[in-house]
Amino acid sequence: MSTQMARRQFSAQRQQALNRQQFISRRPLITCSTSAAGTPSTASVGDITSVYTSQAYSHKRAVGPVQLEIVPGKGLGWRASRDVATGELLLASLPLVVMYGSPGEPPSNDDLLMAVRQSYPRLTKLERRWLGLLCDCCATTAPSTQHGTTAPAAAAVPPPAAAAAASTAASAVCTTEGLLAQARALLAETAAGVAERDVTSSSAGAEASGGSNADSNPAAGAAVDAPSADGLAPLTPLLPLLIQRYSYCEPREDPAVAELQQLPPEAAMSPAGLWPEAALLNHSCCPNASVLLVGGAMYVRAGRALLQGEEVTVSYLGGKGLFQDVAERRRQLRGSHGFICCCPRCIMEHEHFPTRRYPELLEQQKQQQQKQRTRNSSSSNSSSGGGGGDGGDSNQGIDDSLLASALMSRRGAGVNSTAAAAAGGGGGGGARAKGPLQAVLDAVFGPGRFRTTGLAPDHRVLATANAVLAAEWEAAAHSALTAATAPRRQQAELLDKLEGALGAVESACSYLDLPPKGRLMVFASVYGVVRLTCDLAELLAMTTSTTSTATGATVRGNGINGFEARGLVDPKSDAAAAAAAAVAAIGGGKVGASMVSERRLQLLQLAAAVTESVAPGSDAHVTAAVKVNDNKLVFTFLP
Ligand SMILES: C[S@@+](CC[C@H](N)C(=O)[O-])C[C@H]1O[C@@H](n2cnc3c(N)ncnc32)[C@H](O)[C@@H]1O
Repeated sequence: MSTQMARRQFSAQRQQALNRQQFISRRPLITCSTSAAGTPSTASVGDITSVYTSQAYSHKRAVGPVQLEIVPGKGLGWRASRDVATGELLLASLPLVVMYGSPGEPPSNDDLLMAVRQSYPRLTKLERRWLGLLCDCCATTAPSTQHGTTAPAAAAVPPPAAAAAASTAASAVCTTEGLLAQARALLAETAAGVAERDVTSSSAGAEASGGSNADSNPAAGAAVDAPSADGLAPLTPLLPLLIQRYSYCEPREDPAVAELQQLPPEAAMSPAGLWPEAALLNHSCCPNASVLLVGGAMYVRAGRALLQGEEVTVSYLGGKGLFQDVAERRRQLRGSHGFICCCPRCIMEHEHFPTRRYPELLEQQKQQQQKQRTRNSSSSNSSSGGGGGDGGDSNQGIDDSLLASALMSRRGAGVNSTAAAAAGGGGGGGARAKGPLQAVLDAVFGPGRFRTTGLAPDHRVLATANAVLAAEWEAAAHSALTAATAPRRQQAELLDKLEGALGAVESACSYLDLPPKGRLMVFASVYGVVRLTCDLAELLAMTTSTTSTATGATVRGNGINGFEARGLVDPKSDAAAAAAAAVAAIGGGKVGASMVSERRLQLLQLAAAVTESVAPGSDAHVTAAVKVNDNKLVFTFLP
């Protein structure tokens, strides 16, 4: 890239930073409420400027109100050691290695691998032990040896390519308890200031003094302790996995923060690196903490209020990753990090929307079922009564017994027995296993009244909504927004369709009896629909004058109008009161306009609540919060 281009790029970035700085200093961060004992109370976090420029960013390691523990199914992880308020600093981590790419293009894993090799001689003893520990973690918790896995998903992951090498390379037999002890020892030493800088002046050989890495903890970094001409050599086979698993990169550091911190411009250029303490944070698709890189240091803050003992989680998915459905999120995480996510949101969606399961899992389940069937049929000689037919689970390998068990547990145990009774009544096909969903329908509505082919329509809702959004609506929105003729009509039509899709999602949630938080997470999975609806409603509200009664009525009569009634938004909350006030102010008494405005505010509120539930601390979250705040709405955290 030419110097001139680079300079132009930088000045554009700088301008953006300045704009954002202005933006930042004017705006409140997030006005949030906690719901202690069910009573919402509003607690302002402060403004963004003070958060970003806070004294806390002094580029020193720090461990806040969190402690490292074993998290079942995930290895190590951080938990809150006391109740934590939104915005509190949880971790400040300095990198073992950090490097910068060009804007939007962080260095690759290979680049990082090279950087680790090159900078190893300059690491302190403590830093080398961290590296050794992370290697041991890789070897110990590589999928093939992963222990304590509560989530079926994690166990089903085939090992990433590097893992095989990793497990053979790890001669040290570590347990998760052992790793925890090592990590805690390292943290304690850091805190006690034991870690004085010990830059090895000469290269590798100097540290062959085996004890160097083992002084205070004989178990720590076993591989690093091995006498070797190059202390790194024993770790080498594990490094690719280590990088895949523990490195963090960003398309670019926040230029506004860099500016505020008076950092050199490179500080805002797509960093990638290894931050040891933060590397032990686990992922969630509804994270509760957010990561901020400032001048190479990583700061982790609580994105919402945390309860003591709650696991601190961040999102490994960049950009809009959190606003995709479970299949897509899992596919991405599997590709980038080699694991199948088993966070509460994935489990919830996995349970309730079986078509969105990770395809490999479906395949596995299918095989298991197949085996089970073969076993059954060979043991109960020829009682099957004829192959397949319309029995529940023949479609696309969907295991609807999982769905059924969810439904059964939700609809009460009684259903089970009624269903069993109903199963016999449908006409003489023998003891053919009826799809459990069919059994539920029979039990609820009477035998044979409604037939399923084993696939509930709600299974399809997320998939359809996202597919249609991607394929048609984005384009339709573009054309509606740029149309030379009758743009309003096109917009209104599109809005109708979007409302219909949101209505379908909402009824699927109602059908599945999802609790409010579950609903918000499902809406997050079709956030594109929510956002587009919101934008269009907003646009229509802006362009709607006194004559828009018809549009207002359409909007009002459709879809999800009435989220409050369904429990998504607390009708008694400050938000509802503020919404009413804002509606009165904006609507100006004109029925149509007021309806559109009301709808627009409802949608805004929904968008904010959705981002609140899955992405606190993200850009989307701040934007939604700011918009909602602009409309004098205070949105509340759900319990
Ligand atoms: C950056 S490490 C986090 C620390 C890790 N728990 C450890 O003990 O080393 C990422 C690894 O943690 C596990 N992990 C993190 N989040 C997870 C999640 N939501 N579901 C399943 N496994 C997860 C996976 O094994 C993943 O490769």
